[in-house]
Parts: sequence; structure tokens; C-alpha cells
Amino acid sequence: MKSLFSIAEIRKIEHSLAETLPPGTLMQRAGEAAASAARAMLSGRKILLLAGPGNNGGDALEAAAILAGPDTDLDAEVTVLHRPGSAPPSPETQKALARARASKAHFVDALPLGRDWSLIVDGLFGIGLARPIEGDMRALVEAINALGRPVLALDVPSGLDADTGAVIGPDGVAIQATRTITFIGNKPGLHTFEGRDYAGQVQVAPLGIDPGQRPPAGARLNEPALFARHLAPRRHNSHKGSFGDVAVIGGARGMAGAPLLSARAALFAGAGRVFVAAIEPVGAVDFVHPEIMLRDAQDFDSGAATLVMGPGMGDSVTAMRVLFKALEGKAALVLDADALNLIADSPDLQGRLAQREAPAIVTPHPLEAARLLGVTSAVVQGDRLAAARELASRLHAVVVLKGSGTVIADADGAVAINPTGNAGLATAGSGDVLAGICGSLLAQGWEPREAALGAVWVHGAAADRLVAHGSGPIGLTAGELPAAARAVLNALAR
Ligand SMILES: NC(=O)C1=CN([C@@H]2O[C@H](COP(=O)(O)OP(=O)(O)OC[C@H]3O[C@@H](n4cnc5c(N)ncnc54)[C@H](O)[C@@H]3O)[C@@H](O)[C@H]2O)[C@@H](O)CC1
Ligand SMILES: [K+]
Repeated sequence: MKSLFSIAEIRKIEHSLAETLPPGTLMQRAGEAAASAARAMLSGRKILLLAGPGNNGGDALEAAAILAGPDTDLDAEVTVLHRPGSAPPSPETQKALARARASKAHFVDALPLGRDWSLIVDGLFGIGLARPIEGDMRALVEAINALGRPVLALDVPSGLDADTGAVIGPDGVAIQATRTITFIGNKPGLHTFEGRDYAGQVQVAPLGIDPGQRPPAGARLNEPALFARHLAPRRHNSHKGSFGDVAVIGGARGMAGAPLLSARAALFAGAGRVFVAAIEPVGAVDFVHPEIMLRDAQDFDSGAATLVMGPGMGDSVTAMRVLFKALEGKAALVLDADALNLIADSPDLQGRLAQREAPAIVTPHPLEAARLLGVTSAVVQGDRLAAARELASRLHAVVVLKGSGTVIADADGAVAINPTGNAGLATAGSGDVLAGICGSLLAQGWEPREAALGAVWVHGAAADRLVAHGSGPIGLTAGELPAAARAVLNALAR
């Protein structure tokens, strides 16, 4: 299981380990792990280590002591920029400082001129950063980022909140890392919101701690193991009725594309039969995918179909009426886009959704989530995990909070962050495709939480596959996603 530990959870683990391990052990191990990660990244001879006032700085000093120590076979010039604080450092950091001072590392007080560093190691701040980086430190972070050299961040890129993935601000700065080696356990903030951009590739150094020794984490990374039980090979003796019906309800005037994209995605993700029930008639047939059956939402009997509501649905009286009817009924629901905005405007509809027994997945982007919660999107983005958890508990639904590092939360408080996907998904219609895949997996009998995890993973992996083949991120179109998602699903099923 790919656990994600909050800062509070990591601190707890540290405290319980401190009772059994000799003092300084964890910092020594962190320094060793950092030194080998630095060696693996190094192409050249000049290493600059930044050591801040706390134990994160201690890790960097330990690494410097190893890289420039008497036992090293590394032919490199090691420079340490040490920025002590006003308070005395911890005993283990003092020891690390003494070891680094006794090594061949060259200590400096200010960033030396020149930009030819082969590698910069960021040990300014870790999980102890308590306020925005300001003054001299801010100038240092900006200068390091401006150098554009490879950066290895220790534990967390300095300036980033390891819980939320937000740069600690307002108007904060953070180190832009190429790679982050994070200690004891992985952390949510490295994988969502701004985290993916600042942390780069993330590597976990458990510091010799057996995963079994750690208490369960409050969050995890999404991975196929979380939904793979639904990917059993299909039986030969199956028919279209075996794979469920999906009806996409949406398509106000001028918005016919949204439900069609959703319906295509549902089809390519394996639903048996797919309908579009349009608010405004979209025509008699989808000539690209004649398999999709086009109906009029006003008099459509959805039977036992899973309903995907919202793509291009608008806020007309008809839209409101079909939404109301769906919330009254027993169908499994995926609620997206305009359906979410209508629900956000109506406490009555919110109450009805929360009280339903049938499965529901809601797929807001941050602004839609903000409207549903009655806050700003900055508040949602400031703590995406908390926002998704809160919404899931209020609406009694599985919540898919979209954005870099999509967060999937259910009403029981379980939360996962999705690692697949890329900036190519920031394109019109990509959310419609995601909603269609969610509906398709629900219709095929997946449990709601697993349908959401599976859909988000596959949707992101489809975009990654398109990028790997040169069809993005620039110019990736939502219409290309369904076929790529099909390929991903079949590869997983094999
Ligand atoms: N405690 C442990 O057992 C271990 C800790 N480790 C390292 O220790 C780190 C946590 O250490 P700390 O708790 O000392 O915290 P940090 O090293 O992250 O930073 C805290 C220090 O920075 C100062 N500070 C906080 N915000 C500031 C700001 N905006 N501007 C200027 N100064 C600021 C604080 O006064 C304190 O001196 C982890 O991220 C990890 O790298 C590792 O060595 C593994 C073991
Ligand atoms: K750091």
C-alpha cells in the first residue's frame, strides 16, 4: 500500500522511534540516504548543499559530512551554505555540523557567484516550516530557482506544505526541485496542488523503518491494486446486458459535444449500452459513434441505467426537472459540471443527495467544490484533502476533486491522491470524459469508491499514454482520451 503520512503522523512515528533508537540515528540515516540520492543524480563535480536552521539542515550537514568525508571516493567539490537560526540547533544537528566542519566540505555564508553547480541539495526547511519564507531566505530561494540547476530536495522542497501541497504564503516561495527524497514515509503535499510541480520525482527513504512498524496513514496514493479486483477477464458467455447501461444527461443548446464526449468515454470504458438523453435535441444519430443512442431528456425512461448528469446540461427549468427526478430515483449517479452548480444553489437538492441510498460519485473541479462548500476556490486549493473529505461527508457521496493530484474521498473519510495524468488534461471536455468513465465502471458493477479510483487512474494514464506517443501535453484533445483509456483498461485487465 502506498501510504501518505501527514506531518502530525510523521512526528508521531519519530517520537515513538526516538524511544528505541540511539539519539541522532534517524538523522544519520537521512544523511546517508540523501548522500546516495545526490550521488545518483550527480553529473559533474560541484555540489552545493543548503543547510537551514533546523533538523532539515542537519540532514544536509550529515550528507555533506559523508560526501566530503574521509571515507568518500567521490571526486567532487562540496560546498555548504549554512544558515543557522537564532535558536541553538538540536543536539543531533550540532553533531552533524561538527562532522561536516571536520570534513573537506567548504563552508560559505552567502550564495557564491557562478551558476555551474552540478547539483544543489536543498536542506533549508522540512516539515518544521512554520511561516512563509521571508527576507534573506526568500532571496536565497529565488536565487536558487533562477539558477535552473538540478535540485535534490530533502524531505520536502523548502517552502512547500507537506500536508497540502500549497506553497506556504500568502505570496510565498518554495524551492523548485528536480527530485525529492522524503524520509520515513511519503507525504500528501508532494502529490497534489502545487506539490507535483515543486517536488519533481519523489523517492521515499524509509530510514530502516519497517512499513509494518508505522501506524496506518490517513491517506494513500491511488494505484491499480486499489481497484484491480474489478478487472477480471470477461467471460465468453457474456452479452451487452452484462456490462450495464449508462445514460448521459446533458447537452443544453450549443453544448451537445459535452454529453457526446461523456457517452463515448462510457462506451470505450466498456459499458454495454450507452444513451445520451439531451436537454435540447442533438439530432438523430452520432455519426462518429452510431452505437450511442440519442434520446430526449424530457421523456426519457432511464430504466436501470447509471446516470451521468451534468455535461453541458445548463441551468434551464428542464435541467432542474431532470436533476430533481434523478435525485428522487434509485439510479446510481455521477454528478458533474452543471448538475453540481444546480445542487450548490439549492440546499434542498443537497439534502436530497445526502439522504439517497444509491451510489453517487461527484466530480467537482475546485471552483465547483468551492460553490458546494460555500467557500472560495483558494480555500479549497489551500487544503484539497480536507475539502474533499468535508464534501464527501456532507453529500454522502464519493468525491473526486479534480486538479493536479486529483483527490478521491469517500464519506467514511478514506482519501487517496491520484498520481497519473499531466497538464494535457487541462483542456475542454476532459472532465466530461472522466465523468463518462466513472459512470461506465459504476454501470459495470464496480463499487463507487473503486469506480472513482479506477476512473481517475485510467483517465490520467490515458493522458500519459497520449503524451508518451507525442499527442500532448500541447494540443491533447478530450476526444482522444476515450480510445487511450480503453487501451489502458485492457492493459490493466491483462
Ligand atoms: N525529528 C526527527 O527525528 C527527524 C527529522 N528529520 C528532518 O528534520 C526535519 C524537521 O526538522 P525541524 O522540526 O527541525 O524543522 P525544519 O528543519 O523543517 O525547520 C525548523 C526550523 O526552521 C525555523 N523556521 C520555521 N519556519 C521558518 C521561516 N519561515 N523562516 C525562518 N525560519 C523558520 C524554525 O524556527 C526551526 O529552527 C524533517 O523535515 C527532516 O528533514 C530527519 O532527520 C529524520 C528524523
Ligand atoms: K528541504
